Amino acid sequence: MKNTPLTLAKQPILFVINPNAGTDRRKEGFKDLIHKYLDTNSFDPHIVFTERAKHATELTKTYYQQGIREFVAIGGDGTINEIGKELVNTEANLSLISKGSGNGLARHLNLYENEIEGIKKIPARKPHKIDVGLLNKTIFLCTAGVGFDALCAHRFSEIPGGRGLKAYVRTAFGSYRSFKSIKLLNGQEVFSLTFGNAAQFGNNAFVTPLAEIDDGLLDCSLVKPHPWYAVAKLGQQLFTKKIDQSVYVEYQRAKSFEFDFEEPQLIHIDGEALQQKEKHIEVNIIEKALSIRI
Ligand SMILES: Nc1ncnc2c1ncn2[C@@H]1O[C@H](COP(=O)(O)OP(=O)(O)OP(=O)(O)O)[C@@H](O)[C@H]1O
Repeated sequence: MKNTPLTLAKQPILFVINPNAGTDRRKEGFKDLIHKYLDTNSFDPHIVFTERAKHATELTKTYYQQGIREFVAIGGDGTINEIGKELVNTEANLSLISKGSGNGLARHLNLYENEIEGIKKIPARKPHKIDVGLLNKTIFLCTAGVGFDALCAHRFSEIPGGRGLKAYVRTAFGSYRSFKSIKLLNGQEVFSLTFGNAAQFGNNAFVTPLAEIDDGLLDCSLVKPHPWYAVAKLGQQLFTKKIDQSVYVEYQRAKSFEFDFEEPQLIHIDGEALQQKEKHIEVNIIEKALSIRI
């Protein structure tokens, strides 16, 4: 009997590219890179560009309904969030190619690398389930928070065409001068309150340095109001994974947190600002909920 060669169907894979992420706006070139460096014997690539905020979520939903189970985010934490939240508790896998300003999740997972390497390595990387966080029921994958960080996220989003590390640094310095601490209902003043599923905001700023992404816990870093002369040391501790040791920081690890503020707060979810209507902040975890190729 004659052996017929076995032909395995190629797996469809969707690349979602955010042209607005990071500083490199010339992302049209990704089409050529994907066709050149992806293992097209195994994968059949489909490539889409986002046209506006939240579009990545719509695209992910549509293509998931059409049967796609492999997704690639090309952008930063905001883009990954928009795609990832649609894939929570599904059988789909997400791969990351870093093209954002901070790239916190990719850095945490050691996936922060050159885009060609990222495309080539997709088939070799194994799906791994990570936890996801919820702040007032909104999903975050990396960090979410209230106070100074949320103000920075808000101001950052308003800079016309200006993303990237330099824009972050300028925004943080500019916001520090005008920022007034926020108040909990019990009277405690807070400079910033960050919940970390991952250890960093991005750019190796380790705001929740003890966070592990698959341990069933979220980390909470509460920075208290501090004198101006403490800023340099806090900054140094932020970038050397020691902020939990600061005298101005209360650090906790748990499955859930609740805080009541005097006023409804501006929050950030993976670096994107969002105004809350409630004064209550509730943070929860969904364990091992999203499959990322690592
Ligand atoms: N075509 C588009 N035009 C304008 N904004 C877009 C477009 N597509 C997506 N967006 C928005 O761009 C924002 C920024 O994306 P993203 O967070 O990925 O990049 P970044 O902020 O530069 O990186 P990081 O979050 O890692 O610092 C997201 O809020 C997303 O909703």
